[in-house]
Formats: sequence, structure tokens, C-alpha cells
Amino acid sequence: MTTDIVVSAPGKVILHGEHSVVYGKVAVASSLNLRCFVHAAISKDGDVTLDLPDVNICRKWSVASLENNLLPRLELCHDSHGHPSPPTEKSLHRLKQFAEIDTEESESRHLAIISFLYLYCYIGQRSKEQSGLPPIHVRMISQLPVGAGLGSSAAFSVCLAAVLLQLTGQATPSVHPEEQGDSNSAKGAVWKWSLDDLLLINKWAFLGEKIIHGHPSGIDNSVSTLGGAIRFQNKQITTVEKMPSIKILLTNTNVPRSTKTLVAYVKNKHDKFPEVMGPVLQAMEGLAERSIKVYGHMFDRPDKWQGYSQLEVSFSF
Ligand SMILES: Nc1ncnc2c1ncn2[C@@H]1O[C@H](COP(=O)(O)OP(=O)(O)O)[C@@H](O)[C@H]1O
Ligand SMILES: C[C@@](O)(CCOP(=O)(O)O)CC(=O)O
Repeated sequence: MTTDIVVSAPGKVILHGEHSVVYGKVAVASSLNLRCFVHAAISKDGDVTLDLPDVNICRKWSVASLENNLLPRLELCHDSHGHPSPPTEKSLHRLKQFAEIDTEESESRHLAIISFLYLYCYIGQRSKEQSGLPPIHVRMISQLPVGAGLGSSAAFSVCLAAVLLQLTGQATPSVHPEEQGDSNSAKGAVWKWSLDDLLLINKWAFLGEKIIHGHPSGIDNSVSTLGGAIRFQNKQITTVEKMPSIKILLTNTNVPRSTKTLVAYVKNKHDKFPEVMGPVLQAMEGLAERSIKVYGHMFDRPDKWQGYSQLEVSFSF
């Protein structure tokens, strides 16, 4: 059994279509060179530990209490497409009770605990390695600012899904043949996931995102799982093959905000003013499609400056 692993996943920037992607419009996102790292191991003390120093959380539970007091009280069901469903109202209440989180007013950072417990129970009970839930120690550290729109929650969810699937034998990376590292051991080697495993990780990471976000489009977890740049619409992912290397200045205002609250704010506007919001979302899609073409031209031609001025038109709208 795998006992000691490190996994990382990148943050993202949504270049076009932030928010409109939630309403099925085309969006473009690119991964960033800022990553979330998780170290996970089978623990020797028989406990489950969740250590999240970035959000000042460290919790420990015994496997026995998780198996006896939480797992049997959760409604773990699949939707009509066979995908794992987010917690029902009842399950959410029980998760919060178990984690001793205020059931009425929980902070966004506490959703990381709920997400962990739900994914741990759901994935853990399907373990191919052992009967019963595994005792594990999980520590996560991120280079991404939390709540700054760079996909910290998605990178968190991707790392979480990947380590849980790997520790329970449901997904296994293999050493990349051309990058073996030290020939006597796997140390220094580059590990790669198969596409099937990546899609499995993405599926579970989406569940984590649903817990933290409410109603995510799925773009963040998809680009964080697959890397590179993607075009995304209604859960359909296409790699943007002709993506030029461009410079983007990202500024952290140091004013954190909750994506869940912002998405709910836009939904409220959409519900109240559909005749205004409809054309706005359509226009955003037009800009996304136009920009994909500009990226293609920039990729093909060595003189990128002309492309930058065309991109400026998209961004200045
Ligand atoms: N490094 C981390 N450690 C623990 N939880 C994290 C971390 N990064 C993100 N999260 C979870 O994601 C939430 C932030 O998500 P969100 O509001 O969508 O911001 P972002 O735009 O950064 O994704 C945090 O409150 C926490 O629940
Ligand atoms: C606002 C939205 O388009 C992107 C959210 O990104 P972030 O979690 O704020 O980094 C929501 C979504 O696509 O699910």
C-alpha cells in the first residue's frame, strides 16, 4: 500500500468568462505557476489528522469515531449520471455537528473541513486497499492566496481528491519513462497520472468545489487538474492548443472575498434582471470566442505585439 505521498496542483486565472461560465457560456482559463501542495501518509497512531496551516486549522479524529459516528449517518448517493452527489441538507448538518462547526454561521475556511470529511468518508469507504476507513495524516500548504480569485479552493480540492484516491488504491500515478531520476529509486522521478485517473480526480475535485462554492461551473477544478489552458463550456473541456506564452500582471489587493457569496450575488442579479443579464453574459461569451481566435493568431505569428493590441480590445470592453 502507498504510505507516504506528495501531490501538487496549480491555481488558475480565468482570462475570459468569469461568472458567465456558471451560466453555460464559453470561458478560457489558464493554470498558474503557483501551486497547492499536500503531503499525505498512512498514520501509525490510527487517527485521521487534517492540518491546514494556511487557514489556521488542525483537527484530529479517531478512525473509530469516523466509522461509528459519521459514516453511517451520511447519505452518500450518486446522481442520475453516476456522479457522486454533494451532501444533502441532513448530511451537511451532521458533518458540521461532527466537526463541531456552528451549523448556522460557518466561516468559508471551515468548508475545507467539511469538504475533507465528506470526500474522506465517500472515497475511503470505496477503498480497494483495505476494509474500513484508512488512518491518514494530511497536511496542505499553498502558494496561492486564499480567496483572491486564483482558484485556491480548486487546487485544494484537486490535491485532496488525488491523495485520497491514491491512498485508497483507486488511482495510481506511474513514473514518467523519460524522467526516471535516480535509477536506483523513484526519488527525483516525475510521476504522471493517466488521463482516466485525471478525469477521476477531476470528478471528485468537482464535488469538493461544490461543497466550498455552492454551484461551481467546474472550470477551476478542470484547469487545475489538467494544467495548460482550456476552453470550457457546460463541463466540456477543450485544450486551447494554440495558446501563446503571454505576460499577465496579477495584483493581489489583499482584500479576500468568498466566491460562494459572489456567485450568489450574480445569481440574484440574474434572477431579478434576466433581460439585462442575458445580453451581458452573451457579450462575455462573444469576447471569449474572439480572444481564442486572437490567441491562435498570436501563436502562429512571431510578432505578438499586434495580438496584444487586439487582446486589449477584448479586455477593455
Ligand atoms: N491552502 C488552503 N488550506 C485550506 N483550505 C483552503 C486552502 N485554499 C483554499 N481553501 C478553502 O477554499 C476556500 C476559499 O475558496 P474561494 O472563496 O473559492 O477562494 P479562491 O478564489 O481562492 O478559490 C477557503 O475558505 C478554504 O475553505
Ligand atoms: C466566479 C467563477 O466563475 C470562478 C471562481 O473562481 P475562484 O474560486 O474565485 O478562484 C465561478 C465558477 O466558475 O464556478
